[in-house]
Amino acid sequence: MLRIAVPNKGSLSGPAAEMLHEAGYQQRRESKELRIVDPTNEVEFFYLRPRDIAIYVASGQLDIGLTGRDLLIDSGAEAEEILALGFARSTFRYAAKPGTISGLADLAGKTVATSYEGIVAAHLADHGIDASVVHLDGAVETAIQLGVAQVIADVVETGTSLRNAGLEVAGEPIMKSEAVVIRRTGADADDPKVQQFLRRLQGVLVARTYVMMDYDCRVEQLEKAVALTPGLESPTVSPLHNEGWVAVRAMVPAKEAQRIMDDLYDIGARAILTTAIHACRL
Ligand SMILES: Nc1ncnc2c1ncn2[C@@H]1O[C@H](COP(=O)(O)OP(=O)(O)OP(=O)(O)O)[C@@H](O)[C@H]1O
Ligand SMILES: O=P(O)(O)OC[C@H]1O[C@H](OP(=O)(O)OP(=O)(O)O)[C@H](O)[C@@H]1O
Ligand SMILES: [Mg+2]
Repeated sequence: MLRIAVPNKGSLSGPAAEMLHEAGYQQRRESKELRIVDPTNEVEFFYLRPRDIAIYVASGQLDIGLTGRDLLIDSGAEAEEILALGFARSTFRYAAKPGTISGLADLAGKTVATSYEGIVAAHLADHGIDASVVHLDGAVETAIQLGVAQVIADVVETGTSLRNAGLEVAGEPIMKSEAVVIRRTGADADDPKVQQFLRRLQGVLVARTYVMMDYDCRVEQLEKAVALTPGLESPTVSPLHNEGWVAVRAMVPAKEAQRIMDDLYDIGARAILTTAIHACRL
């Protein structure tokens, strides 16, 4: 049975459960459940604090885990990223009162408050900057107003939290993060159960980013049409009863679907339809 760590709270927990559900796995019914077994898929899910997931996976007790890239790196645990999941996207940045920090060098001698001490200490050391780091569990934006630090290092998504605290970002982003699947460093890469799990999640990612497009076009326009809709391997082309016409079917990126439909219409394609993909194995 595959043993998988799933975030039990915070920004990662809802979207992670949703993705696993879309991939056909049973998920817990209430937020107090700590562990569930999905016997059909031979998987056991452990609902753990996001910050602890890399540590459990590195210990070898759990085969894989879903967590944030920033949390993985901050933990320093012997675990590695094997698939990026595209949700809980954020950057990790320094911030301070406007006009106080213009670049990294200005951090020297300052105190930086953060919940991600591992990332910050390593970043400061890499750049040879001597600054103190104070660990806070959360709401670090308030640390400056209350005099605990002159600088913070925190997760930034929309920037609303920084604006509300009267702060602005300082220097370049330290890293970009998103939800990721991790496993113990050096674990068996060919484990068929892990491979099947990853294929299912990849199927969800594809189903979320692509739509199926169908249309009819004149044979003379086929090459132009196929250039607009090359599909993942190659589009399916079937003859129509009306001579001189073909039906074409191809996957296209969902974000580009409307533009592609306009372009197809302009070259004479008709009956252009898009349909959602619910699941897929590439
Ligand atoms: N506002 C946000 N937008 C996108 N991702 C976020 C946001 N806040 C946190 N994250 C991401 O979520 C992960 C942190 O999860 P965690 O549950 O520890 O914190 P949280 O979502 O801030 O929850 P809480 O602080 O309430 O416990 C990190 O990977 C982080 O990058
Ligand atoms: O740029 P934004 O869209 O405002 O998002 C970033 C904020 O979201 C998270 O805070 P959360 O609400 O989880 O509180 P926390 O600081 O206690 O973790 C994060 O720690 C930032 O404070
Ligand atoms: Mg938080």
